[in-house]
Amino acid sequence: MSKERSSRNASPRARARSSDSKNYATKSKDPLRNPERRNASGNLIGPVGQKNFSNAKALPQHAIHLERLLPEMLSFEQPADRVVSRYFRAEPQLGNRDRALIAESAFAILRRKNEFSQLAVSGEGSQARRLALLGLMSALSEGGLGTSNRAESAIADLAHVLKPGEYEWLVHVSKIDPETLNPLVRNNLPEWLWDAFGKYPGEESREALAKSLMHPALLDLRANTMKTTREQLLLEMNALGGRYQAIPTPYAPDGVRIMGKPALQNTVGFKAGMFEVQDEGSQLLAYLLAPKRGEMVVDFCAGAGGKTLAIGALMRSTGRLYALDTSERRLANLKPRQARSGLSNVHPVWIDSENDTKIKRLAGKIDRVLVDAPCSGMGTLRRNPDLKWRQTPEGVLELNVKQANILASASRLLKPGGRLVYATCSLLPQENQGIAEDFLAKHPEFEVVPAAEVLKPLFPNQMPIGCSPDNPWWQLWPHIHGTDGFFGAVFQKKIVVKAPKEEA
Ligand SMILES: C[S@@+](CC[C@H](N)C(=O)[O-])C[C@H]1O[C@@H](n2cnc3c(N)ncnc32)[C@H](O)[C@@H]1O
Repeated sequence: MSKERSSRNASPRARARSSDSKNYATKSKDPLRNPERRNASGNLIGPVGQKNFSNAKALPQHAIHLERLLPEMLSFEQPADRVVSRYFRAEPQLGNRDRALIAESAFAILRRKNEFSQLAVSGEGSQARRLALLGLMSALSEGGLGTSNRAESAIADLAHVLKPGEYEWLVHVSKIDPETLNPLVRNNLPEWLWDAFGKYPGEESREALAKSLMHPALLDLRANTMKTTREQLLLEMNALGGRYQAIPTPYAPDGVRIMGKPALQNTVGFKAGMFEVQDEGSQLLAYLLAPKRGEMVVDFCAGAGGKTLAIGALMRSTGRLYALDTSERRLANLKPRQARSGLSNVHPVWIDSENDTKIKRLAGKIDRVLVDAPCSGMGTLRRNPDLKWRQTPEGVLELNVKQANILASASRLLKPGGRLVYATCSLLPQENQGIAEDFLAKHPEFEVVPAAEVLKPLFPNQMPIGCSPDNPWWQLWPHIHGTDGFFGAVFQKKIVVKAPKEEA
């Protein structure tokens, strides 16, 4: 991806830290500042988890914080999660619940920017105020504006913070049928992306895809099988309390889906490395690589190691797993995760580019290479909605050059018979099958392996999820599979048997 992303699975809220507090009573004159809400020692404690807002009480301050946050966030000069984190660092008095509601409202505004901008043409007060109220209403009703009575109950929750006329305005806009809006507005996509989705997956399904991208992603965990089992993790997560429910993910064998959004980073299980937060699609990608015990494996674009740790667990901490990346910051984020995971086979290596000499030393020695390539991230818009407003067709073209170069370099690592997996979290064919087909055309020493063949052991009685009899690729869709959008292509280096020399 073009933007710096520490992990596809990290929530913006998960980076913020603060003391927790139930009340927002303040002695300060500034309604936004109340230093007494820090804990007794003055430290900021505990990460912020995603919250279930069904019992949340919006406060006047939430809208004021949003109004302050929006101009920088909507300038799109920086990734939204960075803007939000920086804002929270400057407002240390904010508690966990406040941060969660503000962040979720801000992200709701990004997810539905076209629609909210149009609705905010009516109403009183500044545009930022109107957007802030729409964001709060959306977060409190968990995404459901326009039709559901959840919007009504969200407005009721907001009523006590509204100024004269705002209540009536919110009731009015909540009753507007989205179907009466222009498709670009109701689907909240920039024109270039709406057109791209019209070509692929096609006009019939692009609206369903766009709608799925307007809701927050579900919270999935991967049980770290080095330390626990999915069944055990399910028991522990279900013991968290009645507001949350844990169920097995439908496709990934080690996945646990949490209904409701508890703060998890302070739990004993998380600290002990029992699980990682990881989208189900991301978990499945490790199975597409299908590493075996004792093998030499390279995760070429390892980042903060989301896939690396899943791959390491499949290898049962045997063999060698090199985690390469050009970003020192991301590799540094892998270190504590690796320590928690209990894996001893992971070797993080910083590289200056895909042509680093360190890579040349591994040439021809590796059994499996994953290239989780930098991409536009259009499959992750549920988590990173700012990307749809920050990415451009020109940016995608630049990424294509990078993707092809990285894949070509990574392919040199493989021994004959070795497997190379090219993957992205994009939904755009030019970053996916386009790159894969181009690679095959230029590298006759590789042949494609159908994804369905690789994933068959996981899905013995059906066509594996994301596979098709019509092509060899792997493609997950948010509107079909409920995961982030992913693409995967599997290549195998041919084994060339040299003909014996004929005797003269
Ligand atoms: C999609 S992210 C990887 C996410 C990671 N695999 C995970 O599961 O969290 C792409 C990564 O490619 C890295 N990258 C960019 N250019 C690279 C290059 N030339 N060689 C290797 N890695 C590169 C980026 O720093 C980024 O971490």
